[in-house]
Amino acid sequence: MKALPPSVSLIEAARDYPVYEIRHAKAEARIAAHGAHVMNWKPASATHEVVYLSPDAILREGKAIRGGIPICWPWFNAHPSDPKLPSHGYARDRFWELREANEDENGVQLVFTLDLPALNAELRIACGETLDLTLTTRNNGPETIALSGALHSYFSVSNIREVVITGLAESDYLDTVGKRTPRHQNGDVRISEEVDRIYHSVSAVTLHDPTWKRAILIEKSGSPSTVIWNPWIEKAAALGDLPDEAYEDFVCIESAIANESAIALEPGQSHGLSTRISLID
Ligand SMILES: O=P(O)(O)OC[C@H]1O[C@@H](O)[C@H](O)[C@@H](O)[C@@H]1O
Repeated sequence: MKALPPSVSLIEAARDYPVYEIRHAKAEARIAAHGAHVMNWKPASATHEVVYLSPDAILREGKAIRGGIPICWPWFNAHPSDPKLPSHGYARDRFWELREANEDENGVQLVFTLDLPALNAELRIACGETLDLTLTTRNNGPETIALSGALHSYFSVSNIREVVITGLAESDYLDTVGKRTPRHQNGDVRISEEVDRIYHSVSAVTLHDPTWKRAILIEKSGSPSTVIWNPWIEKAAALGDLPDEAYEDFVCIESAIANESAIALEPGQSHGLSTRISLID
């Protein structure tokens, strides 16, 4: 790869842990090579962080970063048939390769890749006033592969009890807290308990935060499922890389392909999973 553009510098956020730091007129961001993981992104117009990063996140090979935008690939959550395989796939626990880095007046564009024996992932990140992520999976093997995964975005909020998520009203969802139960969403989503839901929805959603006087629009494509997750009190306390009270500070809104909606990717075929995150008035 040719030299990094002027707005991008390579830092060691921890020992042997390279992170690309972006300081551009349109946005600031940090992206770890480990997981091709967006750790922070703050467009110039934002007064608060948009993406939430746990202050206790662990930066170490083989350990997923808590917060930011983990890439769950090539499956979502528990592997459908082998519980010994890592939750959310291999992508967030490995170093990806940076293939391209460019900038223009709108921001910075980075391309990362990761190869498995029969599958290739390419993540394109365009970071400016909006943040665009496109994950393209190509099946290079001889077998059809059931592809699931997610762009598992953590969003910073003033307080979880204050926010409203619009765009999912009247959708059906699978409630995965306790016994997995199909349910229907009446009205908009508000969070006052542990939430772990797979919405069957291709729609954009908006995260309204009246205290911070802002709304975040989350658009997507190639994604039949939207996952909403907040661990709430007990599960947050059980997570070693998240402060106990931090469940109040974020909500995950994930552009996903849940295992139940896995895509049958035939040999030679590709699939694109994208999200666009922007602040709206
Ligand atoms: O702790 P992890 O592996 O990062 O997963 C966090 C959460 O990720 C969400 O996407 C899942 O729906 C939850 O079930 C899971 O607990």
